[in-house]
Amino acid sequence: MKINNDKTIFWNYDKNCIEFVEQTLLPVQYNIIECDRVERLAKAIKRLEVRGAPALGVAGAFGIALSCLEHDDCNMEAFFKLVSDDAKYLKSTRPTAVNLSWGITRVLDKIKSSGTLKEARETALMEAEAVAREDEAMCHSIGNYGAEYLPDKCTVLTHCNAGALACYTWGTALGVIRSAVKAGKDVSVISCETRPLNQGSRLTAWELSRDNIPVKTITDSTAAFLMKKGEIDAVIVGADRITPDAVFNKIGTYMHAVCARYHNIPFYVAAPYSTFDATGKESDIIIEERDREELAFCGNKQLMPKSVPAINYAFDPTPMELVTAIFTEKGVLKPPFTKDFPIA
Ligand SMILES: CSC[C@@H](O)[C@@H](O)C(=O)COP(=O)(O)O
Repeated sequence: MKINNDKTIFWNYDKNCIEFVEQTLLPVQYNIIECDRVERLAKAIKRLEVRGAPALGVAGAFGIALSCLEHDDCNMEAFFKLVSDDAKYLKSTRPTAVNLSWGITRVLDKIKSSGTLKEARETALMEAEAVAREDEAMCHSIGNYGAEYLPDKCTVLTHCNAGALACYTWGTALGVIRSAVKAGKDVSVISCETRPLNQGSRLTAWELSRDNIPVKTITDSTAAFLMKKGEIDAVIVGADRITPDAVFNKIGTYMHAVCARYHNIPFYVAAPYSTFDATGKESDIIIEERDREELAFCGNKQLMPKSVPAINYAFDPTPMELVTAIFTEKGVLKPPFTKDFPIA
């Protein structure tokens, strides 16, 4: 498998389009997709070809740059209307991950005062690049803060993929692990497979094994037993949205947090300020529900009787009282988290 880039999503200046790693094909195939239409980007986000909160922020930002290129042959008023329609459409593709709408709004706000199409296009692309570069710096900073919290030798359990593939590069939860390893710590990882789309067994295991960081995959339901056996020293996960009362992350995260508390294991969250939603409330947040087919089939193999419906939530909220600390790019937040709640 030839890997020619360590970035998950980036702008191709020769072809004036977005390129991204197609994550549904991993770990079997590593393909980079060229995307020059907003419609294609929306499909990629819905299908999880591009996924993970910070990567969605970058995708949304570049999506507006793409939208600015798509619309010409119109006056500025019509142009802004078309771009903000695209923005609304892109935001609707995944409602829970706040970074997507954050990245889109940031670029949209920046182009508002542009007087010409050319100015709007250049501004949009510059701002989207800034979002991407800042994401890289933030991940390294989160990693450095979080690494301090890991013992010199430890086993960390993680859920889903909060790695380089979920960001521009490096990762949040996996960024902490990478930074700890870089600092000389001996870290092994237990990667929960993360049913139904297996971001843990497909993506986290792939990323870490490429970096020669010891990783083993378990079924999600094995986590509590390993905790009971004393084989997990800490849990670290990423987040899709953090409100003052809950951390929203991949379905199953809540279960790990409850089990970690029962077994006295620290439960850490690693996320940038762009994932915080200071005005949100757990009960008001829309939890994305996905197709029955994701549960009912594994490839072509049918796993459920045709007549049985599925409940397929993509995320769950973990109450703040179960969170030991949150690693951000500006430092480590500890309970009570409502004090100085971050605003992006
Ligand atoms: C740094 S990524 C944090 C989260 O986005 C990640 O843990 C997660 O839940 C991703 O879900 P996904 O549905 O694969 O986009």
